[in-house]
Amino acid sequence: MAGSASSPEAAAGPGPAAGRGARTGGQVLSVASECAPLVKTGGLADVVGALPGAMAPLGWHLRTLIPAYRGLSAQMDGGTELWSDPDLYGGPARVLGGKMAGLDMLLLDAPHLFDRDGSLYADASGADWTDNPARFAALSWAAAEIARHGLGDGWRPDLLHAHDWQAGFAPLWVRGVVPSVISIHNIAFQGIAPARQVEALRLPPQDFHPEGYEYWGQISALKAGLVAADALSTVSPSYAAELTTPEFGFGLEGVIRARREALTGILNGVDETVWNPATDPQIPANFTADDMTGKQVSARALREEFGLDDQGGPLFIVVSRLTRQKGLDLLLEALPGLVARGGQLAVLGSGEPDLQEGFLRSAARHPGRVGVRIGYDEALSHRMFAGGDVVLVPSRFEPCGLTQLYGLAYGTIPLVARTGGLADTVIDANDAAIRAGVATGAQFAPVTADALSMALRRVSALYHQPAIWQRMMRQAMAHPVGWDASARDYAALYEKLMTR
Ligand SMILES: Nc1ncnc2c1ncn2[C@@H]1O[C@H](COP(=O)(O)OP(=O)(O)O[C@H]2O[C@H](CO)[C@@H](O)[C@H](O)[C@H]2O)[C@@H](O)[C@H]1O
Repeated sequence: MAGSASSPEAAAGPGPAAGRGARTGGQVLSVASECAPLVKTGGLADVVGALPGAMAPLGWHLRTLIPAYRGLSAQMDGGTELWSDPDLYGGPARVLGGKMAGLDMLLLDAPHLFDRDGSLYADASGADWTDNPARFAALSWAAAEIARHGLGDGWRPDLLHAHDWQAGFAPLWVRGVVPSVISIHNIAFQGIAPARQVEALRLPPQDFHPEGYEYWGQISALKAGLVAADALSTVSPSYAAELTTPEFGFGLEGVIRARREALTGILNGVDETVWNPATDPQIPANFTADDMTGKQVSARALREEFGLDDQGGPLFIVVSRLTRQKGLDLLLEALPGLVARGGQLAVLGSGEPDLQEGFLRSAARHPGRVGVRIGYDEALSHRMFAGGDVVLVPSRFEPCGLTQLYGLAYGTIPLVARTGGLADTVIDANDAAIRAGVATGAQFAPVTADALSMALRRVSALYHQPAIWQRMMRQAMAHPVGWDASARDYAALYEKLMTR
């Protein structure tokens, strides 16, 4: 197999895997539509951006292929052209390789597909680009070509790691070339295209059937990946199990059930060089579990920034896309009770117009109690995690979730729906957990406004018992949220794929 240039001294790590005499480490082509800190609309970007750094110490070298959206290639210092195609879905394209933000990036420069105003997936009016299937088929096609023929610098991946529907066709096109894994970050988006595009998307017509990439008479990019990849992964063990059910599978539960032997759930980690209250340069004052003075300073600053009075109740925060997935309509219902008990709420997010308006209306109705910022603001999100008492994540489904992990790291107690990765990362403060001294947050179920209201009341009561609350904060901050364990799990998965 080509290209195993990654540092052998970093390989393996201790443990039985090394004893098998198997090779450890290799070259991976990671393919996605976003990658933090370069382009991000959500948690997918965080994970794609963090994986290379997490996997490098285990001997896996990842190169990350994303589209060169408008302005992106200009940010690459001295990029080298490593691949080109005179006609990639209707225009010339090339792949530029170079370092960006410390990452080994490959940018798919195809101006006819990606050099546009608007967002990654939609035009300025918010409507999805009508050629999204072709745009991301092109991304997957370029990935497959790289796997097949290598890049101009002689590099060829040993395996391909596709993320979400935008990379869904890649596993189909690399079958028999290199092993592949597809990770599901959000199954609600599936990359559906009309059947008449089979040829235009360069799909093998013989695979247009229910056991292939056909989905109720249409083309599904995600299904293509789920059917063709050698392994499937998603971002928590609980969500992996949930995906096999109609409630969570979004119509693909049968496909996933059929492949459950190939599916694993591996929790996301957070980048602890960015999310660490002891060193975070973006917060008013640093703090540690042993000296929380900086958290109090940050809380005062946050109340001031959002115009909130200190009512003696906890300061709740939300940092989220404002969508139904995130259950924020339930929070709007439960809000009057929260405020009546002396709580305050600071919200940062953007998304569905009715939710945006709902939060703006409640801010107007509860001055000094509810503050809202509509928009996307990474620096403000850090200040919120530093200053908040409780982070709310009432999601209807949540593959993993990252904000509850930031909350743990910053001693901002997560109150979460008992679903997916939220259930796997937060230890509910029930009596047993409090007595055992292991509670790190609160969970609620079922995911309804009533259950959320009860959980809000329970958390407020705990907040007013300082001995318990402080202990929970310490436990939260001691909870490991980094990548170590998950990187080992991905390494084991990659290893298994290589030795198939
Ligand atoms: N207005 C705003 N300003 C600043 N920052 C904002 C913001 N709105 C959101 N963010 C940030 O965006 C990220 C969101 O990540 P999540 O994992 O919570 O959800 P998302 O649904 O996008 O990801 C999907 O993919 C990820 C990755 O696998 C899974 O964890 C998750 O469950 C799944 O739904 C976080 O880093 C958050 O801080």
